Amino acid sequence: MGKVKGKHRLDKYYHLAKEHGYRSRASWKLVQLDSKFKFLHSSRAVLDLCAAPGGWMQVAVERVPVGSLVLGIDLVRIAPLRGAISIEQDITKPECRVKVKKIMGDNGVKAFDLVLHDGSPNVGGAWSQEAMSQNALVIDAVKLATQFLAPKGNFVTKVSFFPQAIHLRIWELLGNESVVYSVE
Ligand SMILES: C[S@@+](CC[C@H](N)C(=O)[O-])C[C@H]1O[C@@H](n2cnc3c(N)ncnc32)[C@H](O)[C@@H]1O
Repeated sequence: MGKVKGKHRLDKYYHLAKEHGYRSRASWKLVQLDSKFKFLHSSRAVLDLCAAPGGWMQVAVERVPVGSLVLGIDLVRIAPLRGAISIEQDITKPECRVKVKKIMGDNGVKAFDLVLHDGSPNVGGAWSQEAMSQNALVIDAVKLATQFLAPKGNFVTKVSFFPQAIHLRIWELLGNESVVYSVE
């Protein structure tokens, strides 16, 4: 597992992820969400936005039907993972959409059943700046999801700041069937 900074360093999710051989502590968030909402077992095509080092991709590969497409995208390289494809791209850029379309075509996929997003912009600086950048990235991810999601598909995102406010915007873009759920 990669380096974990600050207060998360030795918490139970760090240890659980390590025990299961997951690449990130964040993997446990997806395990919790999928155990509650059960969206992975029926997803034949999964797009994981901001996916490095690949912990959510590992959970997805374990739980989707055999032969499904799991595609992870990040600004930084994701080490190869059996059963998944990864690309180095900025999810906010049009070139990223072009690449995704190409991979969909190559794999005979018309739309994704599930789009995941766990992005954290590397901005640093003031708390307010971090909150704004994080939420801007969520909106970029939702917009990308609207382009690639199948009808009735699922979109799962991390929202670290002002979840109610961002939820309203997600409702506008994706419809009001979405739910807000908190994990530690
Ligand atoms: C918390 S990590 C994701 C952890 C991942 N879900 C896992 O379980 O391994 C956040 C990621 O967001 C990525 N990121 C931030 N901005 C991005 C962007 N514009 N395009 C693609 N990836 C981005 C970062 O490079 C970082 O790897």
